[in-house]
Amino acid sequence: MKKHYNNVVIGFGKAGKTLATWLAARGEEVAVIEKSKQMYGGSCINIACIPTKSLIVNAEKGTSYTDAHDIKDQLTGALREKNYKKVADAEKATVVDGSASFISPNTLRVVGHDGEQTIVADRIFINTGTKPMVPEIEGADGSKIYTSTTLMELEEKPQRLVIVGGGFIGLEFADMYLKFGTDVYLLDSHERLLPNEDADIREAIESVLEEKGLHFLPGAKVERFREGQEGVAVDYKMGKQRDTIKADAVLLATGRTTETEPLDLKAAGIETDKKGYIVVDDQLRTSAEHVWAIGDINGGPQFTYISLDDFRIIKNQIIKGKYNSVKKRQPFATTVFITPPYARIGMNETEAKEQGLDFSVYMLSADHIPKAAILREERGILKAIVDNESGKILGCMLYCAEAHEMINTIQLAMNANLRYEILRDQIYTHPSMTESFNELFSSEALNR
Ligand SMILES: Cc1cc2nc3c(=O)[nH]c(=O)nc-3n(C[C@H](O)[C@H](O)[C@H](O)COP(=O)(O)OP(=O)(O)OC[C@H]3O[C@@H](n4cnc5c(N)ncnc54)[C@H](O)[C@@H]3O)c2cc1C
Ligand SMILES: NC(=O)c1ccc[n+]([C@@H]2O[C@H](COP(=O)([O-])OP(=O)(O)OC[C@H]3O[C@@H](n4cnc5c(N)ncnc54)[C@H](O)[C@@H]3O)[C@@H](O)[C@H]2O)c1
Repeated sequence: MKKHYNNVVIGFGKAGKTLATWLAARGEEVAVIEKSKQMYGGSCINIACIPTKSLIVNAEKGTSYTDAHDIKDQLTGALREKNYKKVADAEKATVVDGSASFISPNTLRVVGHDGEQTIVADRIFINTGTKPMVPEIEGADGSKIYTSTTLMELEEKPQRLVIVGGGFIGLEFADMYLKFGTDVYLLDSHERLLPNEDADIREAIESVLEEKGLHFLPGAKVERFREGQEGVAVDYKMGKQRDTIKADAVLLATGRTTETEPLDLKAAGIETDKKGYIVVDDQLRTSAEHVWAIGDINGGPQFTYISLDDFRIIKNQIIKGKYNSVKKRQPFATTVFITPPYARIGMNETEAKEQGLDFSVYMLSADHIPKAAILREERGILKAIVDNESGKILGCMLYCAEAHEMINTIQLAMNANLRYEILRDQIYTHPSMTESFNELFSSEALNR
């Protein structure tokens, strides 16, 4: 028997679950198909943002490795239930357990523990996320080689951890495990940590991490993993030198990739790009009519708040609102949750120079900020790039305590097209990290 819904969301991601509850509240029938009961609510709450930040915070508080993992499991368990109920309890919404694949552009096969069913929908939203990319390195399938998902399930703290990849995940896990007291080695094929950052920012972050005990091996090419009873040996090459690190565990943090084969997209005529991401237009429409791809799977920036913003774009198409295209998306910030956190929005000094812009650089050392002294976190620097003619902020890099909160104020000013003097002259609460904008934007303009 075929079941019909007005809307089907494949995958319980941020965009999809928000869309489903919104559609249901409007009185439209909607089904959310999720292949794993452990993933109700999607990656963010189960295996990504929330559990990692919980572990980071608890590691910082000095909570033991085991207790921190218990706290993380309780938190994700509660959120999973809450997320499930939010959809399942909505009158017009249904959660369908099973893995979905296309039979035609508007027909899906769903295979679950209870058997197979066919679902027909007027609109389909694919929100299936990504999975860890496992590089083709000999021994990468070994039992001591982990991804961000599986490492968070490891019950015993590794004494020595090798991390391959120094991007968002590599850096956050490196900092987290250093806090737990693990000896951490970070290997990246790039010659530099954070290659897209200005040298002063990069060096500041690198030196704090090295002070904490991180062994950073830039330009290291991992050649093989060899597992034995004692642990795992990581053979790598740096320049012409070959060497080996022995560790208890290895984390692969070399990026994310797609898993679209099970969806059988060809059956619906849905195109993918060379990397497997679903090709969408600026309205997130796929090559099949009435099928959209939202969240990480459409090849856009991989952040929960971007997945949420994909929901806004779909919602506006449905209500015929203005914010209906990714072309209308304004600049947004990112944060690497290390300690202190590193938050950034817009262009940095290197990029402004490359573009030949007439700009000034404003800089402040975090140890000038009274709140930083109170927090006993005086490491870091703040840096803003301002257009000399318009006074608009072109970009901002905050490497200091509370940077992940402060950057949202900068983002608001940038997106509201405010001149930098507005931030310079605001009355801020005291003592706060944000009040440092009085000083940052008054710092002598450096025309470089
Ligand atoms: C370790 C880690 C930390 C991160 N930290 C942050 C952070 O701090 N801040 C931030 O903004 N972003 C962070 N991210 C990125 C963020 O998690 C993702 O961008 C976000 O979760 C994207 O979600 P989504 O909407 O694309 O779908 P997801 O939340 O990934 O959901 C996809 C769902 O689809 C299901 N599914 C897949 N295929 C099928 C199928 N065929 N049938 C049925 N169901 C299917 C999956 O089981 C899954 O539940 C982090 C990522 C990782 C890996
Ligand atoms: N705080 C956050 O917002 C947050 C946190 C975690 C993840 N994320 C999202 O998840 C995405 C994935 O994170 P990620 O850290 O896996 O990817 P990434 O793209 O940020 O970093 C991957 C790193 O691995 C390195 N690398 C790739 N192949 C390698 C190899 N064979 N040997 C050595 N190094 C190698 C790359 O040079 C790069 O530095 C991020 O891009 C981000 O969008 C966000």
